[in-house]
Amino acid sequence: MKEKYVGNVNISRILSQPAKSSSKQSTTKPLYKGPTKQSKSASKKSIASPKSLTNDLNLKYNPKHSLSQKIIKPDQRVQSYTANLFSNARFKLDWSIYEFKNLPHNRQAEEFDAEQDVEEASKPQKKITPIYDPRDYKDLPEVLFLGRCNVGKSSLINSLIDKPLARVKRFAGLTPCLNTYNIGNVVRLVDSPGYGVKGKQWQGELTMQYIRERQQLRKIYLILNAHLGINEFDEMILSQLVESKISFDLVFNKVDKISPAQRRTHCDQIVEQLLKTSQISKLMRPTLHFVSCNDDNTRTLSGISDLQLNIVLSSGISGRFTR
Ligand SMILES: Nc1nc2c(ncn2[C@@H]2O[C@H](COP(=O)(O)OP(=O)(O)OP(=O)(O)O)[C@@H](O)[C@H]2O)c(=O)[nH]1
Ligand SMILES: [Mg+2]
Repeated sequence: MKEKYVGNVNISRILSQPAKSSSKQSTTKPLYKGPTKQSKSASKKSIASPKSLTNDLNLKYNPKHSLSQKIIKPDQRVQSYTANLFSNARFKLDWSIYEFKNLPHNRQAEEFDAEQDVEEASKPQKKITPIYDPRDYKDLPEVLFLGRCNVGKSSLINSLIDKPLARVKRFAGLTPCLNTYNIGNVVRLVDSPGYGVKGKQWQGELTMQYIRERQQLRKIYLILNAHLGINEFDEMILSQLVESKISFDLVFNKVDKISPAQRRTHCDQIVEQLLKTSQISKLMRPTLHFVSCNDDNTRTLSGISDLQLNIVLSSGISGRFTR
């Protein structure tokens, strides 16, 4: 059996049961599946209005970056800058990288040959587009989206920029390499291959090397599935991130998949379990975000606007307003 990607841990032993179907969500059993039954009156009481898809969760777990926060409102200038950046800036795919050494800035312009790199890497022989000319390279802060296969990393990038730039599919294991999107020439969003049942060893090594060595990396967003909860692969990655003292936030995606009546209780229980059982309890206070990439909801109501603000603040590009 081939080795799988869970960071740089070889988990082929754990994964002795192959996935039953590639068209489904990860088949690994979630550690927590959410509340089972609720009394009629309890569920009636907690029915959330459509407006509060994620707002109340973000307000509870991440008040600092919540736009719904009434007391410590984020700086108005940073808010307008963020809204403007993600609505009006030019977005483009800067590069797709199969080997760490091929990242621009990591070597000289004349040495760069993206096509040859793909061959060398003996990875799926897909053509890389566009081939980035390192002479155009501009040093920008980068933020990385990490998460198990199919959790919605690429969808989240598309939701953040409100454009279908990253490829999204119902089946797991679509994003094969590190895809880097340039947002208005001020920040880069890095999409990564998913870990878990469809992840491959070399993808794990590539991503972990990027995390360890990429100097431009400002923040990692570890995407988790709010509906299915946290599984053993998430736990393994969490342990690695905690132990390596890398700064990261947790983003719970697919909140829309939980019924409105159960949403708050379900998420509270996931967070409780996470804080109790995982390595994350070693951290002072992890920052949690709740989002949905479902098209039916506006970006503010889906937690996307809050996350945009967090990216701007974390990558340091808001410095000119906050100084
Ligand atoms: N309901 C719902 N579906 C979502 C959400 N986010 C993503 N999806 C769906 O989940 C599936 C996987 O999304 P991707 O964005 O391709 O996931 P990924 O993490 O990039 O997957 P890999 O690249 O394979 O690791 C797609 O069918 C998306 O439409 C969400 O917030 N809600
Ligand atoms: Mg993807």
